[in-house]
Amino acid sequence: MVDLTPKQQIVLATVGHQLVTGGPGSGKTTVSILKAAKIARETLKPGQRVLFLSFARATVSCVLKAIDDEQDISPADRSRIEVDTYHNFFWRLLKTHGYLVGLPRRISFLTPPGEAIALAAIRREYGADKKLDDAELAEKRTREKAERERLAFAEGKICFDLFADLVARLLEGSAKLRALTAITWPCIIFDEFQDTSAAQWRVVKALGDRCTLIALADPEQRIFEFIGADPARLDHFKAAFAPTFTELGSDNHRSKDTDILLFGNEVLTANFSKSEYAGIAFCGFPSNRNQAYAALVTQVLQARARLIATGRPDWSLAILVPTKRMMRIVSDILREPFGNVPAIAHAASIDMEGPILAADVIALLLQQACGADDLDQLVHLMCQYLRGRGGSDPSKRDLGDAVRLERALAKWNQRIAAGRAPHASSVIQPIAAVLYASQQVVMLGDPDKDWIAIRAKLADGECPRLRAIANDARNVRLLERGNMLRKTLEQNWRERGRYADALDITLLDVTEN
Ligand SMILES: Nc1ncnc2c1ncn2[C@@H]1O[C@H](COP(=O)(O)OP(=O)(O)OP(=O)(O)O)[C@@H](O)[C@H]1O
Repeated sequence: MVDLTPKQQIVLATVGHQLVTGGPGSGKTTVSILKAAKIARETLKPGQRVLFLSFARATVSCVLKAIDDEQDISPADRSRIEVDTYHNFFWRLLKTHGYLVGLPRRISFLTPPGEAIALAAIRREYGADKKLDDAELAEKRTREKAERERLAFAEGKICFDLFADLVARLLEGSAKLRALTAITWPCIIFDEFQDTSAAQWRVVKALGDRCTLIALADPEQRIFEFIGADPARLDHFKAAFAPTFTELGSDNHRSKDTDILLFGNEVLTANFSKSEYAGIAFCGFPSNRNQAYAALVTQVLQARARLIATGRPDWSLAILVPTKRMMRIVSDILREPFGNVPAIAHAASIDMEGPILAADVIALLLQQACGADDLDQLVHLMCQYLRGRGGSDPSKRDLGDAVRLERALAKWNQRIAAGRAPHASSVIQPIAAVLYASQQVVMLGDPDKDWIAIRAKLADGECPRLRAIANDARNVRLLERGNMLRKTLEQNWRERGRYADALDITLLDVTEN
């Protein structure tokens, strides 16, 4: 075990509500999991657990790993520390108790692309946020909220944005549920507490009625202010719970004896106090594209080699780029570096709506169902793509395009039903041509190749929207979903002799991630 600092020891020894603050690497997580283990060992009754909540799945994995690596935590204590994301914990409560606030018994999660599609009509009426005055923006938000509520209560489709609010209503309205929660989790640790939104804070307050709360926070690292994290949140916590307050301050055990933290903070303010920083190296790139990318690959490989040589299993290497386009270029280069350099494994973080919805279109065409409603389904998915690809800020043009496509399809179908040929100038013509071309593709049973063959038909066709979809679908691999998707499609091919369920597989893959 690390030698805990005197302040960390205070955290370990303190009973009751606590607020622990400190900068990056000051040891908040370390001491909190040791505290969790101590509680598990000394105070929990059979069946009870300590709950550790964090915002991101990546953090959950890191915390689980830190618990595994901590020699001083016995397997028995380990099994009584539960680590989860705020969202997943809220979802679990909603699934089991949501009916108490009037939700249907069966509820499902509405994915962000699904939410974008559902709210597209309202968003279309108002246009982009930046063009609205305060009153219009407030009205738009109120209508979006009302639609989310309607989807939740009438259709049982719950989107992320409602999770915390619904759980707050649940817990505030039921003393029994608060008691039940406290019986299961008598102590709850909140990571990154500075980032809790107003609704999440209501949940925390309700839980604190019966549970012991430990809030970990770095006031300097508030990153969710734009969605409601309040600078005064720590004061709210102090006022509500009078916790023991421990400041671990700027101790930095992670990158001791370096200026990395100082440099990071100064990058954010663009205000540099030194010409040299311990632990930081600068390297200029030639302005010529190819040389610049070659230099990037060389630097990445060298940095990776240095990290591997440290023997630490938990290293990571971040590459920051200024634009999405650049991210794809860099990702492409790392996948296929120059010469004989093998691919460099990496993950890119991109907005997911466009690629996910584009993947649905490709999946539909992979099915080669050759049914009567193929064209209707294809146009429907194209409209979903247009409505959802802009996320919470869809462009007017996309939304208008979706309506035009739907109208054109209706006309197309009317003419066919009346035994007449569709108009030669209909926007549906090039879509029908791509559909036909995709049905002629001879599938090989290799999802990678077949996927690319279908994507090429979209890219080569005359429909600009399908070309955009082909382009966005190139980003699917950046979502780190490629492997799972490929395996399931392979299995589908083996079992059915074709990709009969490609669309369901793609939809499921996206929902589960
Ligand atoms: N008292 C200590 N002495 C030496 N190393 C420590 C001490 N406390 C923590 N560490 C180590 O410092 C590193 C960072 O600690 P930890 O992850 O707990 O910090 P943190 O405050 O949670 O950071 P962040 O807010 O960035 O997640 C870990 O590798 C941990 O093992």
